[in-house]
Amino acid sequence: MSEKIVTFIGTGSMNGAIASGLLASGFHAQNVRATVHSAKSAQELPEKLGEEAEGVEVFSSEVSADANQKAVQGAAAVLLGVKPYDILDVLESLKDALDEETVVISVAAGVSLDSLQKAAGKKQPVIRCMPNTPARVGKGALAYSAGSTVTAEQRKLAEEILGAVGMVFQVEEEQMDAVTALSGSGPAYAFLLAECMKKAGMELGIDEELAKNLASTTVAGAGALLEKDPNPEDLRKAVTSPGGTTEQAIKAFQEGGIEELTLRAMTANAQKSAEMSQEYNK
Ligand SMILES: NC(=O)C1=CN([C@@H]2O[C@H](COP(=O)(O)OP(=O)(O)OC[C@H]3O[C@@H](n4cnc5c(N)ncnc54)[C@H](O)[C@@H]3O)[C@@H](O)[C@H]2O)C=CC1
Ligand SMILES: O=C(O)[C@@H]1CCC=N1
Repeated sequence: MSEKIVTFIGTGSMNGAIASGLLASGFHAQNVRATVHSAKSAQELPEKLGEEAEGVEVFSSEVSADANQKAVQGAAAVLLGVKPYDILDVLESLKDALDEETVVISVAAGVSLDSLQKAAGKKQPVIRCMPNTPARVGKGALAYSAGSTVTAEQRKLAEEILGAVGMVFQVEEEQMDAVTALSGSGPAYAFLLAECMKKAGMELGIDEELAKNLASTTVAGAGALLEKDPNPEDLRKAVTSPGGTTEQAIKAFQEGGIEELTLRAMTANAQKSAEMSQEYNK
């Protein structure tokens, strides 16, 4: 895999996280190309991708109208990371520049395999993926569905690229809205919890810097434990001494409706993903 060229089209928050994770995993920068829109973003990108990014070829679509077409030439895999409302136009504009063997991986929420396939041409191998930003540190959760023209070898390549930045799960496409609500957006929920814990700590008299560090270290530490033992209920129980302090907080969370609230939040997310499918798909 390391000799193959991987191109990132639209290297912002999500594709940038995958590119950084891939480079940090040892993938050679010389085999990575990345495009962004503005000249300014292009200038800033290498630093954002981290110290392993030296040698990555960066293109700006503002500077050169055919930047994306140039960047995909000869690539084994192309990861599309522009916004959902742009992705089909961008993909259509790449149609003539892509090799027929090039695996196209979209990370856009709410854009179906069918639409991607139509935009890319009916023979192009196309994959729909829902990653998440912990890919930046090799701890992503990446779910994907493959189009009907993807060969076993192309699927293997896609799994190698995605697997370099986290855990890869193959799913039925009909599960993608729910997957988006769970793992795609999920890091934001954990960060929101850390934000709320920080604010509450300050209300209880802890100064801001210490509250920020305690909240962040606690959520990160809990994540590290979950990585070793993916059973959140058991881990929660191990903190909760009968008659102790945690019990009081958990009771307040449960009485406040945390389960129903989480379901409501994730249902709204999945509905938005389904609405985007109606809105953007051609
Ligand atoms: N941010 C996240 O946590 C996740 C995002 N996604 C998906 O990733 C995609 C991108 O989202 P973000 O990274 O958050 O957005 P972003 O705004 O950070 O990144 C978009 C990038 O595309 C570039 N761009 C725009 N038009 C371009 C063009 N014509 N040619 C080349 N580059 C172009 C921009 O310069 C920017 O770098 C979306 O489709 C979203 O649904 C999926 C999972 C998680
Ligand atoms: O908020 C969004 O639409 C994207 C998709 C999943 C995470 N971020």
